Amino acid sequence: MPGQAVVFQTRGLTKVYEQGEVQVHALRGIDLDLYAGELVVMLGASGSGKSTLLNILGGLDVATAGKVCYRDMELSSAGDRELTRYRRHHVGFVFQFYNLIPSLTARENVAAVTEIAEAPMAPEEALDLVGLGNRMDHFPAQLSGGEQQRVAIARAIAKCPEVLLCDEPTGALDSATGVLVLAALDKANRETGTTTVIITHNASIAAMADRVITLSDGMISGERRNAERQDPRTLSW
Ligand SMILES: Nc1ncnc2c1ncn2[C@@H]1O[C@H](COP(=O)(O)OP(=O)(O)OP(=O)(O)O)[C@@H](O)[C@H]1O
Repeated sequence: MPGQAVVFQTRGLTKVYEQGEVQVHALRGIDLDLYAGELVVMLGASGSGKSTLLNILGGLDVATAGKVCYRDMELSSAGDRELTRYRRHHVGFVFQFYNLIPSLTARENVAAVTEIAEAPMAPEEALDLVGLGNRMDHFPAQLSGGEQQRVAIARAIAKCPEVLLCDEPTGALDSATGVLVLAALDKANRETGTTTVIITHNASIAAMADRVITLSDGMISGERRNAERQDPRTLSW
């Protein structure tokens, strides 16, 4: 959003995976600015480079060339220890598969993260925010896929990260369940102001975003701003 602080800036971001003799050009020069508090949906076909870009923004992977900054920290020249600190204190991740610990309740799964965070919200508050106030003492096996994903969202937002990076958060869910997960992300973004990126190949999700960025073959092929954000509960696919 013009006028808002730039949270991420990439310039000429390039990623080449070497597989023996074969080179895979996953990102081919990405120039991107992401602004504080916005909700961005990143669209693209399978293999277009979405996960690679998200992983570099989140400090899980490093670029081959080009520059990526998180505020005034240059991630592209940071060492492993700095990247670990960055991930721990500034980034929440949500993946397609929920990665909950089966032997811990919803509350305990969230608490496992808040116990090592600097200024977390209470696990109960995070679970309330995603609509699971009445499921806190359930184990993952006692929750539906959509509910488990909402626990994963609560776990990611409970440490009050400045950015929330979501890789196909509804990829394993049907449409009716998926929209509840998207509604939880929408609410978390509005209420905590966390800059949120959702990557998906599902174009129906784009309507809930402030801004939609399309990747094709490792490049940005489109960018648009929605006049208004559509309530995710009205979406279907
Ligand atoms: N670790 C890796 N080693 C080699 N090639 C990789 C690796 N990770 C990704 N790639 C390749 O890089 C390209 C981009 O992959 P990426 O996972 O970023 O795409 P994507 O848009 O997220 O796809 P999907 O929607 O299928 O997850 C693909 O050609 C992929 O095969």
